[in-house]
Amino acid sequence: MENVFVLDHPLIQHKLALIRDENTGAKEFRELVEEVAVLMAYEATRNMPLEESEVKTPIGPAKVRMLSGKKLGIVPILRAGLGMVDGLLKLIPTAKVGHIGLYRDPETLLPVEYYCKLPSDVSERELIILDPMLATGGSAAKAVEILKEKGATNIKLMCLIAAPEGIHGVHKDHPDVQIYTAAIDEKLNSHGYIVPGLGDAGDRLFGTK
Ligand SMILES: O=P(O)(O)OC[C@H]1O[C@H](OP(=O)(O)OP(=O)(O)O)[C@H](O)[C@@H]1O
Ligand SMILES: O=c1cc[nH]c(=O)[nH]1
Ligand SMILES: [Mg+2]
Repeated sequence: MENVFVLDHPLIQHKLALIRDENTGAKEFRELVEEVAVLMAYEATRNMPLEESEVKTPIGPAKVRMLSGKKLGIVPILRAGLGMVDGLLKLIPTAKVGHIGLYRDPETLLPVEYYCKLPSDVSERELIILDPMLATGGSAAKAVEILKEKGATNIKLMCLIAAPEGIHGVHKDHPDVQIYTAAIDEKLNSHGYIVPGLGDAGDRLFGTK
């Protein structure tokens, strides 16, 4: 599948298994989601551009390669995307963070926007949208649309679990968006939940069941 990257590193897969387990409580769930986000960020930033530079070690000058100052932005979709933010910031502490508040209407399954605060230079940044669950794809596609309306052109999406419907839902209008996921599950159930998935990510993160 074009522009879809399944991150099958053993540590990611092991932690995802624990995240899925219904016996994993909120504290452990939060810790694991953050840990997986760190590992996924490591993989998803593989192609970041480097430039030649020089530093002085205690012994003498060394030619080194450093990130070429590309500006990054991370954009969690509230609420569940918040669980991945600190993981990304561990690896990319200078990234700016924008927030997009969306909830999915339980009847129509359509996203409803309730908040948006983005860095003022969002159009110049390489952006990574964060949301653990890509179900119908409505929320992610809406977030992409909001960012593109602000002029963003370089957008990635990082999730933990994607349904085939969600990948299609994003790529139908936004084939340029690279999707990084730890798993592609089987399908959606009649309530729009990913099967087997992990349940409701926001509720499991914040204990709001
Ligand atoms: O791909 P979709 O069909 O749009 O579904 C996925 C969305 O649903 C969940 O959010 P939810 O509406 O439960 O809000 P929450 O994060 O506040 O719990 C999830 O975190 C995604 O944002
Ligand atoms: O399976 C799903 C689908 C949407 N949102 C979730 O949190 N889980
Ligand atoms: Mg939820």
